[in-house]
Amino acid sequence: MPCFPRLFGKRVESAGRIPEAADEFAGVKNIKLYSYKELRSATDDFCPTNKIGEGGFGSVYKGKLKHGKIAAIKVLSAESQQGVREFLTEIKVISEIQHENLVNLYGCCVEGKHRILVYNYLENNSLSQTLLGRGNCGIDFTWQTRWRICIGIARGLAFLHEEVRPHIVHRDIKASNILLDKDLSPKISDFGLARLMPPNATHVSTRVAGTLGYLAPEYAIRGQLTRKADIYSFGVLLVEIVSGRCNTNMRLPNGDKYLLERIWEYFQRRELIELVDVSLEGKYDAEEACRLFKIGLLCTQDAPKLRPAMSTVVKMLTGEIGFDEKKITAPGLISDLSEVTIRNTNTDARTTSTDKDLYSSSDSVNNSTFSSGATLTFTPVYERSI
Ligand SMILES: Nc1ncnc2c1ncn2[C@@H]1O[C@H](COP(=O)(O)OP(=O)(O)OP(=O)(O)O)[C@@H](O)[C@H]1O
Repeated sequence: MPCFPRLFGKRVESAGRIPEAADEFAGVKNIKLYSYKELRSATDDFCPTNKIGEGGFGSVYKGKLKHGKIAAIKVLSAESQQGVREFLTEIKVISEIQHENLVNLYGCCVEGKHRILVYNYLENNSLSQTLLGRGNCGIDFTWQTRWRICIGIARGLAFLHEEVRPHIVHRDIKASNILLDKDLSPKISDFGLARLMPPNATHVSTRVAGTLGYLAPEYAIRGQLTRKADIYSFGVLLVEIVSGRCNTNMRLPNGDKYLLERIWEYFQRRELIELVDVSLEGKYDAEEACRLFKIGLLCTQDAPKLRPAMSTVVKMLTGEIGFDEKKITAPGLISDLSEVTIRNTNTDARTTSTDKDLYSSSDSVNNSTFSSGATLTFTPVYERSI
């Protein structure tokens, strides 16, 4: 199944035959079906004032269901061919599992051309729009809150990776896919790109999907998917949460643009403390903050086998087990490549751009600031051309 990377929030998708949604839906069990009429009435006929977000998939509305339950109602946009696949993947993956750190899918609507997902409504938006967003979101992300968010995400991922059978690789762990409930407890969302790992498989070869900046190099370059790719993305997210900034910020001077590079540099100089979010005004446990940065580095090491399993990460975060920081090796960085090649499927023209160009395509402090309308149509053929 072709799935494609998002370049700093821009979704990349292929042209190609789309399977009949109805055929694939036949195998799905345990899912509540909502009528289009009910969802229309829940959202006041999808009134723009009820719109709470827009993603690559389509628009998201806040709605009140029949019995008064508040829901987030995600409407697949008619043009999104890739969305049909993601819609089915999301249902297949998440309807079978429940965990306090995963978003809860109430049900869906498949009626005529309508494809809609219905989730529990999460009051405090995503990490990208709050902690990493521009301006004041009104939430006080204290050190304790950040620490709890990190542990919650780690537990959710450990559950997907190690408790669910077959294991699930999320493939798109990033700040905009971490939603916060009213108590700021994190919920991993957006399972549209998730993959079930066949038992005993060492890796699955797949076309690349995800968001550059969070993509593990071995996966971005060779398409070799294992749980370690999620662990890499988690590591990036972890350092973003502690430093309060996005992994890439092209507005900063050279040398400051890429967070992971900075963390590695400051780690070697034993000055990690300098990178803790200044908005905490010094109100944090310095030893703990540096430990979290180091765990972020452990998770993003270039060699996948050196990255710890998520259940180990949970224990490291809580301080239940220690680690030898002398053994931490350099992070894998896609910016190590001097060039990355992308092939445009529609024209089959080949565009070669430097990684700098790719990063620049963001020109944004926040990955999530891209409008989802900015859909690109590239096949993710990343080739080392050095
Ligand atoms: N369950 C939910 N509760 C509250 N708000 C939600 C919920 N799900 C999504 N949203 C809001 O809708 C926005 C869009 O979500 P969506 O998952 O469609 O896209 P995204 O993850 O931001 O982007 P992309 O699809 O490109 O990854 C989110 O950023 C969030 O603000």
